[in-house]
Amino acid sequence: MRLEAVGKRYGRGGWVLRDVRAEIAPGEVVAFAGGNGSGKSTLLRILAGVTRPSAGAVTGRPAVVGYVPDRFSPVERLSAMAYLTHMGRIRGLTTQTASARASGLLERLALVGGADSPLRTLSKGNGQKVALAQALLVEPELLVLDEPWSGLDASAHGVLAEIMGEVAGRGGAVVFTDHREAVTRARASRTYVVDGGRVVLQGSRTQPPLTGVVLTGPDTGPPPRTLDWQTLQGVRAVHGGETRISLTVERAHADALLQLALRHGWSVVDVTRGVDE
Ligand SMILES: Nc1ncnc2c1ncn2[C@@H]1O[C@H](COP(=O)(O)OP(=O)(O)OP(=O)(O)O)[C@@H](O)[C@H]1O
Repeated sequence: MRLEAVGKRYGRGGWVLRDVRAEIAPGEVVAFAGGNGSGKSTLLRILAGVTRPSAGAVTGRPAVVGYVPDRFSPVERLSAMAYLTHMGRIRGLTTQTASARASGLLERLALVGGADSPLRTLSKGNGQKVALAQALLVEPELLVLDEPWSGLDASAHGVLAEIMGEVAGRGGAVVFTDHREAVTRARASRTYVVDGGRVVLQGSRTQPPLTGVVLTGPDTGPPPRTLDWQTLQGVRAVHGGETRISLTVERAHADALLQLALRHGWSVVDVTRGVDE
């Protein structure tokens, strides 16, 4: 997929985006970083096909696009399940497949006690989970996520990272925005910086060496303290729960992670150098 000299202005206002050139390949995770008001959301809406560019062209957009906007605040009386089943039907699924897919996704994202409550009563984070489930009802060939980490709790952070990896692993493209450089650097294979309407490629990274770490709680004594693993530097994947956890971490950050884990009462079960993501 390619953006060719894309520009955007709203009505007669100034140009929000100018001469944007970018490329997104299948199986790639691409980040757009930038400050508030820099034009990231506008750009993602153009990528998703929700907004038309005022100049230039978008070519090669895949047919199945999943889009999670930066805000999802429906005033719906529908429950999360009813909404997702309805959206699944619009996307061509049978009622049965749509509701099975919706309940699997809500369970995986751990929507707490809300599957049957009206959407308008959901918290921001739970609303975000419904928005994400909606984008995944049909396996997307392009997944567009606007500030996807905001509002999600720590365990959902891990699930979201897994989902992004799965979509890319199947050959889909994933595009997301975040204003934190550490997040874009850790998660994306290519980062563009959006600034003053211009979009500049910051850099592609080749895959750094990775280490697998398995941790457990101690046999005796107090349980280990919970850490927000996903946000620690260099952490690529997190599996497991409160007493046993396995992590994939960039080798350069493995020692620091192990020291932190030990300080928080975790025991090291296994360290494997040279694992795949
Ligand atoms: N529908 C609209 N009509 C008019 N102006 C708009 C509209 N949507 C966005 N803008 C303007 O376009 C500019 C870029 O906004 P955008 O939401 O794309 O930025 P952003 O980088 O996503 O910001 P944030 O990080 O705060 O979400 C802003 O000046 C904003 O006011």
